Amino acid sequence: MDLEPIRAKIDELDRELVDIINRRLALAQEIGQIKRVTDGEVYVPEREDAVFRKVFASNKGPVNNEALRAIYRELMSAGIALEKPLSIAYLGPEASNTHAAAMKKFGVSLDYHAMASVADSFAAVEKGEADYAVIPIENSTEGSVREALDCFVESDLKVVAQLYTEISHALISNEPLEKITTVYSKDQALAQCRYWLQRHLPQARLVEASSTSRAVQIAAQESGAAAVAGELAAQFYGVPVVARAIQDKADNTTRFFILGRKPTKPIGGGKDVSSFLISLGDGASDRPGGLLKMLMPLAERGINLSKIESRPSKMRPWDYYFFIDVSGHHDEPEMQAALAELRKFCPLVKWLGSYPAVRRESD
Ligand SMILES: O=C(O)C(=O)C[C@]1(C(=O)O)C=C[C@@H](O)C=C1
Repeated sequence: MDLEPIRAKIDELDRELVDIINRRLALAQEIGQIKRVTDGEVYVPEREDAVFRKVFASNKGPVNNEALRAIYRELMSAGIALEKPLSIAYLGPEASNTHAAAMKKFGVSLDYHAMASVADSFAAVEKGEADYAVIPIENSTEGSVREALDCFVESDLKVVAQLYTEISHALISNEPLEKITTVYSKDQALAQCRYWLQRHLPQARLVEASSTSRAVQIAAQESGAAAVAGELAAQFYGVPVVARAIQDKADNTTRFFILGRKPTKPIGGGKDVSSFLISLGDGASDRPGGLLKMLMPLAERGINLSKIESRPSKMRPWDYYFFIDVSGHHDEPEMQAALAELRKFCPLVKWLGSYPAVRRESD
């Protein structure tokens, strides 16, 4: 049983692979030069979606699509960096769940900038200090990130892509479980571990922090303190993991939005999803049939509603903004017709973005 001849074949393939990778990157560089002249966007989510689909369709195994996606993510990340070193803002500090999500979306070759809040992440892109921002938007256990929804009211940024990723939380502390008196984390993360914390730390004080990684920084300094955060943050800040996978739902998943300044072009064939912010105006959300009237122009055209969320408008008590996700792209004729009808009676119909509908890493 000699491994060497097989390893020699692997060495030979690696030489070919490096050559192919460099040929691919040289083409990305060529595209970059054209984009510089034409002022084209460097990150093109709809093209990346098409690349992933073609790659998966040609895959005969044994590699699975999730692994292929990770490999291609890094190939495209290296390509983007050669075109233009993009800067990505995320809810920090380093090693937060949003940081991990941003790296999963954009790979290791780009520049990442930690922001103190979701609102600061919006502002960084609005002011041109960052090219894109990655923000958490909703969680499968805890629902919408309200702070993120509220930022869309004032902002003209567009949602250009999305990412769904499973989130596993750990209890992180320098203390053993029986000495923990305070647990810090982002409100959403504490809520995702509510029953575990009640069962194992019924006496502990739960205190909100601006992010999971910020909670680890605090827990590292304070006696009797712990944080709920990802294991990445424990490693990054050198604080021990006391208990792993403490989220109440094993398949706890968070959806992240990628925000940019220019909209994503359509893919077509039902592979796009669009987000809108709608106001019925003048207290109409409080009147019978108001919501039904808002949904009819979409339903009549077979435009599928996958999410609806209301938030207080903060203009008047009991007046709401509705955040909706629907199938299809903003520029499609059916969508345009539905929007024209909605605008007849809704004072605010704001397009937040259209982007690839992909939900799972293996899709
Ligand atoms: O096709 C492009 O526009 C490219 O820049 C190339 C490429 C790729 O590596 O395939 C890289 C980045 C874009 O986000 C999409 C695709």
